[in-house]
Amino acid sequence: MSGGEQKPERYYVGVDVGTGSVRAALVDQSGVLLAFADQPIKKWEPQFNHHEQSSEDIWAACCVVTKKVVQGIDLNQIRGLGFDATCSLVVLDKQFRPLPVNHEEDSHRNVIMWLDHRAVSQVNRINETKHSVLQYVGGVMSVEMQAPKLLWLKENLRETCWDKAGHFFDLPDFLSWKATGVTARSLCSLVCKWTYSAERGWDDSFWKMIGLEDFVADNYSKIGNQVLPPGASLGNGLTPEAARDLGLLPGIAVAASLIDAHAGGLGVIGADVKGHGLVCEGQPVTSRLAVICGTSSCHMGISKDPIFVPGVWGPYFSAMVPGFWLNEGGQSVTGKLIDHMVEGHAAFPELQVKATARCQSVYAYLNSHLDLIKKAQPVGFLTVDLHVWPDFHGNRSPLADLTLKGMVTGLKLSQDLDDLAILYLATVQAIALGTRFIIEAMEAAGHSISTLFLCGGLSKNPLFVQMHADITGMPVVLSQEVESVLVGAAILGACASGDFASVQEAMAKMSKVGKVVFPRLQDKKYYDKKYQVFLKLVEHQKEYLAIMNDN
Ligand SMILES: Nc1ncnc2c1ncn2[C@@H]1O[C@H](COP(=O)(O)OP(=O)(O)O)[C@@H](O)[C@H]1O
Ligand SMILES: O=C(CO)[C@H](O)[C@H](O)COP(=O)(O)O
Repeated sequence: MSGGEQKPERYYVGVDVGTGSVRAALVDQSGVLLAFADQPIKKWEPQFNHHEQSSEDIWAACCVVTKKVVQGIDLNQIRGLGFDATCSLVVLDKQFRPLPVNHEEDSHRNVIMWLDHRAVSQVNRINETKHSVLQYVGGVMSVEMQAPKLLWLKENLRETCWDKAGHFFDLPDFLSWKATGVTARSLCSLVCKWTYSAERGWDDSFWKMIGLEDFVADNYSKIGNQVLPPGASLGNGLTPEAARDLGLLPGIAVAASLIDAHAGGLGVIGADVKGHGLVCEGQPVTSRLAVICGTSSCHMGISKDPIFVPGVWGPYFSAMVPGFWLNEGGQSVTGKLIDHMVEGHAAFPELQVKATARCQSVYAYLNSHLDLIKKAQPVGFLTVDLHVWPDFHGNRSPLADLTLKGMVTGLKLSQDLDDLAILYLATVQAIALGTRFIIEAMEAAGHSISTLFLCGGLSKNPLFVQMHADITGMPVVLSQEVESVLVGAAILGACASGDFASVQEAMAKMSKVGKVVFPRLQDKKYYDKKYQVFLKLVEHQKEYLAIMNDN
């Protein structure tokens, strides 16, 4: 720097809308988080399998957290803003006002959440078409994608919602529209959840075949006919109105968004791994699997050429890392399942009291309780006769079967804290066994994976991380910044600002390896047996169903 002049630091704001809360971070050019804030968001479950949110409530939470993280900062130093969010469906009318997605006609609830399973009949009919677009979602469309939900709205809320609708947004695209007034969609959302192809665009025949020819007739204006790669700069940047809402300066660059899991992938997958003793150091980036573990877990693997993995979403071109194909495996409830098992147990009130007395989270308390009750053997061996099949909300991958249910075998009459701790352990193990099942399906189809990169709320749980290492037999890399999804969102803002020439360059500079957890290979035999039982559980579940359905 000439004359000892210091170039002012450049900052980016990342905003991550998860299922349960909105988070924001102020991030510098090397990917360090300087400020973090979070805020819960509202959720409604008006009936079983219907999950709704409010886009106004979500935007208000984005404003609260963004204002918090930029407090005390010279706003001129903030160069770019990036959003990521869950892949929920936002419905607005022609004047961009919220429309109800429910029979109660509550227009405040205008978001059908990603985990909503109301459109089962619609998705079954879509899958019966065997249309060629289905090849790009693992062969079977998920009820969690947008086409079945749109069809549900047309068939169930024709007058109150469908006929009045002007705009259907994936939540990440709603946020970038709200910030800039630009209705262009991100390639990520459209490719991953709406059947758009990066190479061929929309397929008219698909929409006509499933009964949503309306979109073809108006040239896809309601679902997006301008598509931009994630990280591309939108319009003239932040509008004056949005700048006021967010506490930022108008005109700063705003990026085309990403779905949350994909932002997590960007935040971790490109890190320089030199010096950590990892086998992936000498391997291409395609040997890395990013696993984003929050309410759900998403398994993001990339490849140079398209790989078709039955039951695993994709291959999607350029939907996460530009120029690479993406396969996305997933478990629809993981964090939510652990919470469900723990909070539903008779010993939960006692756990809460004891954890609070020690100023610990219930999970930290359970982890230390497991250490206390283990005998001479490792903690993981406490589940020798307790096994869980984790599909309490259907199986996303690799079976792509939404009818599957959860299973627990090995229950006893006791309901004390020991019993709760072991059930919690068995649930965590079941989720890790599910990851192994997904990895095996991806490898059988052509992926070659050697290292896991974990992020999301569950990666803060050391037991969850160690179980993923032990059960998959692979090292698990955690990022220096525990909030790696926010680093991914900030990478988008950094790209939109023009400070980096490419997403790859920003990834390499902004994502950093923190801790590495290696598998305890001496325990492999035990986990191989647990995996054998795990596979039997689903086999047996199918047999039970066949028996019960046999007339
Ligand atoms: N410190 C922690 N220890 C254990 N589990 C945690 C911790 N923090 C968050 N979690 C779990 O992570 C899950 C939520 O992850 P998060 O990434 O915040 O979800 P989302 O992005 O879906 O809102 C919850 O199930 C929660 O219990
Ligand atoms: O489908 C997904 C990504 O493609 C995610 O499961 C969904 O976006 C929810 O994410 P999270 O569990 O982090 O809230």
